Amino acid sequence: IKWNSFISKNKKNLPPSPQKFPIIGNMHQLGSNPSRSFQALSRKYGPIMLIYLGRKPTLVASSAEVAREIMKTHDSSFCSRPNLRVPNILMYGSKDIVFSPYGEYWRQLKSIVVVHLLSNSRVKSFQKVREKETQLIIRKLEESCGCSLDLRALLISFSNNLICRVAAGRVYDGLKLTNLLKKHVHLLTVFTIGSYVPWLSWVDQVSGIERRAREIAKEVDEFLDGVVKEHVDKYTGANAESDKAQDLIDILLGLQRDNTIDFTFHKDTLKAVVWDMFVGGTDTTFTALEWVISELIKQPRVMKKLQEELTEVAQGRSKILEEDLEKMKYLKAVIKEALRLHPPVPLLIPRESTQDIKLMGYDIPVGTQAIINAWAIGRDPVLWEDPEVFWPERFLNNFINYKGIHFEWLPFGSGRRQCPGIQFGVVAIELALANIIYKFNFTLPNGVKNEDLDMSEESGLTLCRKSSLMVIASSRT
Ligand code: HEM
Repeated sequence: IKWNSFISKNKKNLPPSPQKFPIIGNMHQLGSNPSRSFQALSRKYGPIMLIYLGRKPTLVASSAEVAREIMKTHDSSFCSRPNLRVPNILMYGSKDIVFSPYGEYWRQLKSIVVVHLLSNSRVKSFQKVREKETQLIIRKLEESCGCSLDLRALLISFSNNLICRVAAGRVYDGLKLTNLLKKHVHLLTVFTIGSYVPWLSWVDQVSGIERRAREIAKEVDEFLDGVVKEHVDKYTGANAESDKAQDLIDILLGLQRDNTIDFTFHKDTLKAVVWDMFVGGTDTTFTALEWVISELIKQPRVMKKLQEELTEVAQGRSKILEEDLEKMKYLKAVIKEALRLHPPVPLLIPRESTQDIKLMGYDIPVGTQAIINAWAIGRDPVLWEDPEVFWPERFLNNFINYKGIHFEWLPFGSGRRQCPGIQFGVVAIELALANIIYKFNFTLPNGVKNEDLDMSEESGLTLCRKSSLMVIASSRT
């Protein structure tokens, strides 16, 4: 009797769970596209579901209500990150912002990024860089007119060059850097059994994942060492530059030198933050642009309506300027609609609870990982009429904004861990998209009709198109 009453007193009320296997838990149910697999599972087990990745309890949120509970009501308990082996190796022992656990160190770093690196006024100060890089893609599209072109490659070089100029003041060997970023991001998403079943971590060593991560981390470190040295040299010696062109590394070094903040930047921290900007600002931006252009190609009605707005605002000028963007309500709606259907980071970045909590009546133990399925929430028929249809008009008459307070639309997350690069990313996407669509019409190679464009997805850290977007551009004028 004593034993039974002990058990019932300590019995936890856990959220519904699918059947799990020993050792691997529910890993076999993730499939090649986890956002879709979780959506399918949530139809059976509900919007709050507990699965096990190895031994790691993982809460999966598939409704706006559950997302609000995790990222608003219980944000302070759910704003750490899980300790994962490969990110640890790749990001200087998680000394960056994305992967560092919640605490004073992360708080200081995040506030430096929000106040000094990615504030509205700082983002505005990079207007010329954005305009220059946008005109570069326009020129390349002009040169390609009439021929088949890999638009993804162009958009990757746009987002790479943009972040290079903003973060480091100049463009570096494009292809080498693109490949390095690609390998780095790929490794961030590779599944390591040791992160979830600690006694199996030898498997990651035998499989060579950890060795590859160390090799890439070394390559990244050498690249960043060179970039930082270039910047340090600018301020020292006989040729010290007095006019300090302010890129993000200059700003960080300035903060370090002038003691303006109550935080000492170890060199690794500085490099980790700069690399966060590269990783955070590249794949997300080009993925969003590629999806939105794909949707426009597929939907001639929306494309025409957007081109009418652009033509009206431009008033015969040869390009769209940043000042024009405020007047473009339809452009903004088109981008929001594309981010609803294709959030570049579909499951956000996993969080971890730092204390036992009661969430929607369920007991959630400390150390539980939380995954928010922003992709499924954006397609929830309870929240969105005809959710699978690309219909930007739905964003013309609602108040959904980028602040992360509308839990039915979460492309940038919400709460303490929300993306600090929203303004940076959105203006770049708006300006590039406005100019591309203002100047060009697109058809598809090999006689494929625009309406038949394949929209299959490929899952990674970002959810991008399965195949590169190949187009034939023709000038509108
Ligand atoms: C379309 C563009 C972008 C999208 C869709 C996006 C999306 C996201 C998402 C979903 C998160 C996780 C939020 C959460 O856990 O609640 C995140 C975090 C983050 N993003 Fe972005 N992002 C974009 C652009 C950028 C840019 C341009 C930068 C920097 C230059 C950036 C830097 C970061 C950083 C540092 C974090 C980690 C924040 C933290 O853990 O406290 N992102 N982003």
